Amino acid sequence: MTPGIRPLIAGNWKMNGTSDSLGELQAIAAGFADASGNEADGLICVPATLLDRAAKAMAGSPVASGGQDCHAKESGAHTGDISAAMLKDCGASHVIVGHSERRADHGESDAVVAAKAKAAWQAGLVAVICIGETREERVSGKTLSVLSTQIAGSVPAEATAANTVVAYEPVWAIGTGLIPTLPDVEEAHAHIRAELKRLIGAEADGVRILYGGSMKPDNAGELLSINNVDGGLIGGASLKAKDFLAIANAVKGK
Ligand SMILES: O=C[C@H](O)COP(=O)(O)O
Repeated sequence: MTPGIRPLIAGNWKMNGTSDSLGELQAIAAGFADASGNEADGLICVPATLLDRAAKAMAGSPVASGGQDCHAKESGAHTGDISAAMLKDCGASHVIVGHSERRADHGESDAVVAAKAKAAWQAGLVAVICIGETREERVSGKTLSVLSTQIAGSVPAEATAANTVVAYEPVWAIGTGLIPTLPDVEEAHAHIRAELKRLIGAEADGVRILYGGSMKPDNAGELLSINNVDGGLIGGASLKAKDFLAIANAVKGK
């Protein structure tokens, strides 16, 4: 973690969850303050179909609701897409942009991700901008240069600590049970902080940099102990309140 930065424990439900899942959200909302010892903020990014009900289910708790993507435009002829203002209207405070699954499945470039981040800000949302290397890039020693390129292209220069969260998610660690070595996580997060400083100056000192990729209750403690790891973006282990709260518990005393 980074001294002076309040951690964010964020869940990404991806394409999971129906009305049957609202009980898990209520349990997360009810248990988060105790689990985290009031030492962290919480966020669950649900499918758009659940957002309105999620926001209501977690209202008044330390756990905010977010979307998983938004269109770069405010409105118009974009069948099936959802604008940042629509997410805001349903109770979102955050939106993930540039998740590797969006980059891979929908061909989203860094420029598209940057445009989506700006659209999020325009609507009054915090943009959670995702970056991370593939396995091939890791193996060939390109991780840091890939991160530099993604930051330069995906993080607009108007980013602030208040309007932006950066999530480092090695693509090869997502949903695989694999994580980088702890020194590799530390190196990546320090590099991201340095690149953000080059881009936005001292403002970068307050930006939350999350780690994502197979974060679980049994590895959250060691990951969250690393300098510049200011929380997590958790996929599979955010679907059950028990697991998500166990991860939130790992921030205590860090
Ligand atoms: O957005 C979340 C990440 O893709 C991590 O997913 P995971 O925790 O299931 O590996």
